[in-house]
Amino acid sequence: MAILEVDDLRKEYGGFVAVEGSSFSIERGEVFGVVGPNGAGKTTTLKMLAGLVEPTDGHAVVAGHTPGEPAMQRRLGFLPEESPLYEEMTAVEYLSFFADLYGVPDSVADERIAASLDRLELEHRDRRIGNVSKGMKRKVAIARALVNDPDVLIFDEPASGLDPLTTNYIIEFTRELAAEGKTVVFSAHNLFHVESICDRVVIMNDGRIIARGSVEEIRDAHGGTEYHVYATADAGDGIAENGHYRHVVEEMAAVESIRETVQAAGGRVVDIETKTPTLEEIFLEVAGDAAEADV
Ligand SMILES: Nc1ncnc2c1ncn2[C@@H]1O[C@H](COP(=O)(O)OP(=O)(O)OP(=O)(O)O)[C@@H](O)[C@H]1O
Repeated sequence: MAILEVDDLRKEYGGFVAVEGSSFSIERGEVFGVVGPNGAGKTTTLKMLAGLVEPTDGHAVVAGHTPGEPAMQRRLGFLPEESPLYEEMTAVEYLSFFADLYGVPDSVADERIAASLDRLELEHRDRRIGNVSKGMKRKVAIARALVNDPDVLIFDEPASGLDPLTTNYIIEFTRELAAEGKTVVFSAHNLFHVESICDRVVIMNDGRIIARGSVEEIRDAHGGTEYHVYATADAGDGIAENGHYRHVVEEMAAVESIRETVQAAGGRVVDIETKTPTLEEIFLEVAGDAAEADV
């Protein structure tokens, strides 16, 4: 059963439409990616799900509640894109403070905070937050989103602007949270990470969803796999390159027919490469098509 349902969400700021006609549903335990360029409407979408921005139209249901209701808030962990922390506090003080706000009993909170910080491998827990690195601050912000042991996690660009090691760590941690049964919705620019951990994604552009599905489904719908067949002879539409002919086809059957044609011409196939477009390449193609349709 879907834990999160979004039906025709729309957000206008003044006369400007930031999100329009957004509908999707997310199953419990899924990792769901919201992808798109700057200004696509990702943050606005996530904030509407978290109850921080009121939709102009449409509605969302998260864990059986309308976003913003206290009962939903208890089941939600939100990691904002920019998460200002109380720099004077240590990580433990800060997290205890938020556990208190959520009404988590002290004994449970102490254990939960220590467990989160252990898992996130946070060092210098007793240093003031103002004096720790950017990556560590992000880890504290993530631990804050977990302090109420939520079912649904909404992470806005969880690893943006961090070094590759911390980024990988955070992405891996996100994957583990989903494996434990939490539902994770997150936005990201780095499509490589989206591709590596998301069960399904929506691609947004100019406030609208322009593609949706698993990365596999989106790939099949937008180009799919290509085979590059390198041969010593031209099968008809080969591209001459470095003393060989490269033939680009999309079906295995076409690969076979190139092989036969090349052999009939006295040549042979020397290599076949399978090219799978990355989500990044698909995204550029889909966003380009959407921009053309607008003209
Ligand atoms: N409070 C606001 N008032 C007016 N316009 C806003 C407001 N918040 C966002 N917008 C505009 O709405 C559009 C969508 O913004 P949003 O932050 O949701 O995009 P995004 O996909 O998250 O982008 P980024 O990757 O840059 O964070 C942008 O054009 C932005 O300028």
